[in-house]
Amino acid sequence: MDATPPPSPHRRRVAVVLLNLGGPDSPAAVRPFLTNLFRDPAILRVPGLVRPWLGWLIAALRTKAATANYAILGGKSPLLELTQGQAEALEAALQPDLDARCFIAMRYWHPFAEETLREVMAWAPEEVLLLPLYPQFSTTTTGSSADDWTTACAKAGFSIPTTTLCCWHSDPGYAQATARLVTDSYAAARAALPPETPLRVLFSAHGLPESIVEAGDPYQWQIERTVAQVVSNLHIEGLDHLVCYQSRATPQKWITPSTEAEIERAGHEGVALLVCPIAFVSEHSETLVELDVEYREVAEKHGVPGYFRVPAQNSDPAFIAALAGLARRALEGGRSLCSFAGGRQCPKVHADCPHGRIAANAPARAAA
Ligand SMILES: C=CC1=C(C)c2cc3[nH]c(cc4nc(cc5[nH]c(cc1n2)c(C)c5CCC(=O)O)C(CCC(=O)O)=C4C)c(C)c3C=C
Ligand SMILES: [Fe+2]
Ligand SMILES: [Fe+2]
Repeated sequence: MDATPPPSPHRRRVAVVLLNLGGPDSPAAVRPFLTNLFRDPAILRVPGLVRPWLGWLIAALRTKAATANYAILGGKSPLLELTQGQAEALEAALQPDLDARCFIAMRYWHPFAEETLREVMAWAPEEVLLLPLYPQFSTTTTGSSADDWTTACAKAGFSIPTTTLCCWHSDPGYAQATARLVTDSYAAARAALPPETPLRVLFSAHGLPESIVEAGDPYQWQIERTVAQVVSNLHIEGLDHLVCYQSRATPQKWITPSTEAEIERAGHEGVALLVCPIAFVSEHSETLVELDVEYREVAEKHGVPGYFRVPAQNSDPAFIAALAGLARRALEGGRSLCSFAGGRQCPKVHADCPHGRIAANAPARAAA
């Protein structure tokens, strides 16, 4: 009889590259971080000759206020540490069936794509999965980070089968994990308020200049899909809720309503607020300072009868399980895909959004 054991199933050696924005790691890093951000053509859409100067100027003008914000957080952004926590938890969740290692590539501060790429190359994976930590696709975030990664690969002459998960705004696991966090905070807020005080949930997303949405960015549409999916998982009858946008950073017209205007309105109406950050999956300056400090002050000033906040997902186990499911399905699909409705392509026509472009840029998967 042949005593040879059956060959063990091959565990794919996958480098999962988590894409995120990054944040300054010291007070001295605030200005160069902002300069990198405002010099990104995806963010500052002005002619190439003007951009370096204008980007430098906007960053210089913003440095003082931004440094004061990061000072509240101990002089730095917590984003890298929190993303490292997510990377460790996701790596553990993927281990049983994949030889996966999670890497982090930040767009505007260390570790930059080219630094991460060196680590990825040294680990010698069979394939790469680009997993943005932005549930909704925007050319300013996922698009910019994916382009940055592609450029770093081209510069290094690194070509490997690569899967890009472009967006996961309606992923059921993500919606359920988020709804759980909202449910807990809603119950705590309700318990803290007199029974007659009405409570409204503000789903607060990072804003965008209106011109970027008009140019075809699917971000706002996807934010609305996410909120609909989360709300349907809450099972709170007659829930008073709406979507609003925070963090306006340029003088252009940004999408509305603004979170600040909605807080003011709630004050006039005598409605308490539970604010849920909806475009971020970890805490950072715009949740810990803008929502928790600045907007709380706005709420107090306008007499909002109660102001509460839903925590970001960070390494919440249900959220990490959702990310692991997304990663597995993306790898099974074997090419760029949207998570909408379980892997079908985003119903937003691809002529209107750049997902097709990312798919075209991704190196072809080697034949199995
Ligand atoms: C034109 C400016 C900006 C656009 C467009 C923009 C889009 C955008 N950003 C996020 C998520 C994050 N933004 C963060 C910081 C940040 N963003 C901008 C400007 C634009 N963002 C600035 C100037 C800054 C720096 C902070 C400040 O000066 O206010 C961060 C990280 C912050 C940290 O603490 O680490 C995140 C995350 C999304 C989702 C988005 C568009 C969809
Ligand atoms: Fe931003
Ligand atoms: Fe998509």
